[in-house]
Amino acid sequence: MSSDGKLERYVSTALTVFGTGMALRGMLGDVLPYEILDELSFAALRARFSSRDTVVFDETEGLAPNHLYSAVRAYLAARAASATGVRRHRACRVDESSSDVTLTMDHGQETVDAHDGVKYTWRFVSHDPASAAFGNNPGNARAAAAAHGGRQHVCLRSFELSFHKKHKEKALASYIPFVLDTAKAIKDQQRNLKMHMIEYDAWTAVDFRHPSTFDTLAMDGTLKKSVVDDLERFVKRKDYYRRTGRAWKRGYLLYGPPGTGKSSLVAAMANYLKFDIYDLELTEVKSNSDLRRLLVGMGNRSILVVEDIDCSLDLHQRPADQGPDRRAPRPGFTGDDNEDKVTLSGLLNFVDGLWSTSGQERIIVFTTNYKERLEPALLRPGRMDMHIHMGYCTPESFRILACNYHSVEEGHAMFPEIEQLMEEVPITPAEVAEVLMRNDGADAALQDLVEFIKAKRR
Ligand SMILES: Nc1ncnc2c1ncn2[C@@H]1O[C@H](COP(=O)(O)OP(=O)(O)OP(=O)(O)O)[C@@H](O)[C@H]1O
Ligand SMILES: [Mg+2]
Repeated sequence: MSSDGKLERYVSTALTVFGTGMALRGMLGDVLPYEILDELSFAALRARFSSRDTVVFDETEGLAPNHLYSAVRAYLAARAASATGVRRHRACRVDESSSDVTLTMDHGQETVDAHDGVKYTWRFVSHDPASAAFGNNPGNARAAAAAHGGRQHVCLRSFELSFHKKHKEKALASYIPFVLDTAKAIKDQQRNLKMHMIEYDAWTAVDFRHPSTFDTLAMDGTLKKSVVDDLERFVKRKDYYRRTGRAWKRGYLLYGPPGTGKSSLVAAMANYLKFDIYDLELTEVKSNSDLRRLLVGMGNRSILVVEDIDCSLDLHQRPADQGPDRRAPRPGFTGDDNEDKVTLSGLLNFVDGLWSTSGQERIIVFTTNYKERLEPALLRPGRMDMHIHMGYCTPESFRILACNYHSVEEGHAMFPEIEQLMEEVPITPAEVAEVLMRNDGADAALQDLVEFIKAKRR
């Protein structure tokens, strides 16, 4: 076929599209302003002859916000600092309570991203239907707002992603999912974690800034890895939980002597997953209906923690003359199977019922110093998914602490002596941490630790 023939075909197709466009324009001219029609016909023509495909992410879907749009915005904002081509930025805040300003593109700006050998162009478009309808005169825009019953007109914003049409499959199957995953990771990273506590029968939130992470946590390496793997598996299994009709929840029972890192592990879990913590102080909950209200009021992606459950079960049997105790349960919170009283197993059933309908990922953690004191129902297989023992310091966990507090990474001449002493005298990570912290240099700290353990042995 001659190139003239090709050209003729293009021209005739162009005329058909153009002709259809004109006819449409005639029909729609009564309803839509001509400025918008011009833009539409031009976009249609451009799309018809371009070798590029475009995917549009509008800010809203009907009246609801479009989450894909905010994900793209977060993704592009994160790479704004390094992105080339964008000269004009918009400043915005990721979250109302944060003072961090992030940059995103301004109207009409473009930036090019590369992924898996393909170049993608992002363009930010904002379109004000009111000012387009009445020209670009602000007075006319005000008139437009007045014409809409005085309502402030709404700006339509979108991100347009364009790429060569031969890469459409890669864009849809690989690049866009990559952008969404990255955006999720960024948002999780930027989120300020909250710790919710019960105050006047309702949750009150404070910022949660516990420094504990799985790196700083002194515990058996294999156990640590199995906890991290379990958490990873849990968060990835949304479909599995949905398919099997189970509440998307995971339960952990942490047990061990005081000062062995149970609360630190909860904090490490929250920091790792970027989940909020809800500290359920059972003694603050008066009734089943209060408990239901509190559980329903929890946000998703959160950890419900019930600390010192042995106390909740045990101390209610204290004689009254021992006086009030922070940990003593109020009347009604006992280990008995009384129908209007809440047991821990009852709490778990309750949680199953309430959470199975929400379909959101939640974790429940019980901590105790005395596993053997717990009601057997709670220890039955399947009640709590994982029982995690936090124990006294071992050579392995001691080395982690020495590294945390004094950056002793390669070992130290005093390690063998200390590790030998630890075999003889049980010492908690909290005690080791305390001694290491009160000294400035590594040598002094380790010497102090030797003295401390020897004194304890005596
Ligand atoms: N395994 C550990 N790894 C790192 N630091 C630890 C560990 N255990 C204890 N610590 C240090 O000791 C402090 C107290 O530990 P934590 O509150 O986590 O212990 P716990 O087991 O929850 O104790 P309790 O049973 O009294 O609630 C922590 O803030 C931390 O500094
Ligand atoms: Mg604790």
